[in-house]
Amino acid sequence: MSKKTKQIHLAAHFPGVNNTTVWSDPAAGSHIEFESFRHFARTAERGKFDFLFLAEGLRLREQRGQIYDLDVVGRPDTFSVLAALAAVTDHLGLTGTINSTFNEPYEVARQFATLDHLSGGRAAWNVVTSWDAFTGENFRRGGYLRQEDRYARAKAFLETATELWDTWAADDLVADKAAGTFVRRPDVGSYAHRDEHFDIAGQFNVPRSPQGRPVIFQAGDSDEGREFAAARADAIFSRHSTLEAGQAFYADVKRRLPAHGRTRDDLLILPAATFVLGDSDAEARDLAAEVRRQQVSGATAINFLEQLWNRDLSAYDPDGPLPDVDPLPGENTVAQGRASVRRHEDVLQTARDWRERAAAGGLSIRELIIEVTARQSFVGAPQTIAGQLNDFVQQDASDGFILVPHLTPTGLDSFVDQVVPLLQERGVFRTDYEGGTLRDNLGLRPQEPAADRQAAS
Ligand SMILES: Cc1cc2nc3c(=O)[nH]c(=O)nc-3n(C[C@H](O)[C@H](O)[C@H](O)COP(=O)(O)O)c2cc1C
Repeated sequence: MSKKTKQIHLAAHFPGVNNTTVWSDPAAGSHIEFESFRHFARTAERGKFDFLFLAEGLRLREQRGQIYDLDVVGRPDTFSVLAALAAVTDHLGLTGTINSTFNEPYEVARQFATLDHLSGGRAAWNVVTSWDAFTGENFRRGGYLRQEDRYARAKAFLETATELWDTWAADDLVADKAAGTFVRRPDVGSYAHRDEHFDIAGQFNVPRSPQGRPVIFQAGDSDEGREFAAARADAIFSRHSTLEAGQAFYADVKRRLPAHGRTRDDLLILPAATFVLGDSDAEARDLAAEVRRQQVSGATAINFLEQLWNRDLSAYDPDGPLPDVDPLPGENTVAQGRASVRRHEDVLQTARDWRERAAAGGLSIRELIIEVTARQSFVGAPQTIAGQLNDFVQQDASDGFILVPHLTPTGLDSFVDQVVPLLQERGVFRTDYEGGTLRDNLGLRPQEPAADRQAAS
């Protein structure tokens, strides 16, 4: 039986989280002004994208104790931006990265239920689990969560928030003018939740929203992160954007679903991906090389090296050879506030690999970092990129992509103008929004209140 052709899901990641974003380009705009967010969101909606994605960092990143300002520094609050974008878009999903460590379930449940009401059912939550004391210093409980507890808390957090959302049934709000009753039952919203992380009780005060609860994303990469997603997320935001790595991740995560009573279609795999478009493949390759040089300045190259070497390398020439000293293993003390962690890495082996690569290619520090931190997923003429994107999805390396342009806010324009029509012609991408909510547009099953809570309501 021939395999069914999959539809591609596309999202637009507002740039600004790391050096993928070239903020110093003359064509780059503001990362603060609402007009940038509005232009970017409306371009994504014009392109019939599934959703817009906002990453979030709760503390400014530092390198050797100084604010790291080679990347974009600072950004408005996620919920405030998404709520404002709800007013200037009609179909685009609105996905916010909100931390399950440095927040409380009652607040986050209210904020997402509110966003879902304001947007008519387009809210989504990317659940992230940072734990570090560095970020924790911005909150009253600085650094209280151990790394190994990050998912236990995230699980309890999401379960508690889900309980809160489910305390209202869709028909609880009656507003019966003749009878003078506003709600169907006096105990609407009542809940009591106690576990090792949360001990709260009361009445949740936001009526059930159009989706019932936001679409849930997860962006973890560890075994625990994948299990968390397989058990309870609707989509996983991955960093595996090459064909082989994407297929391995896809197979691994989809394989985990049946154990949680879920089918392959219950969880979408959406890797972050970048693109560089040109009139020809050769022109795109030249443009891509220039973008990489803009993304990796000499200072950026030294900073990347310090994150692995765990040493101050500011005395080294980025156009010179790698340091002759070895990295310092152990907890990263140079770079603070980065979501990517080093625990997966044998830093001494990585340094050996990098030395071999630099020697073989005669690469300077900057040239090596440009190579080893390459994030350019798709480079070519529009036809080439459309073909590559489609191949990835049809060969089960992903169910679509969260695209991260390198320019704000106009970086998505050329993709929407030149690549989207080609995907539509191939019949693998929508020509118009088909559903009323984000969950519908993602092809996900509707969410009903948990059976036990439904019986109680
Ligand atoms: C593609 C991707 C995007 C992420 N974006 C963020 C983010 O915006 N903010 C954040 O605090 N963590 C972010 N993270 C970090 C993860 O959510 C998580 O905290 C970290 O990967 C640890 O999870 P793990 O141990 O399961 O890999 C991201 C991770 C991935 C893979």
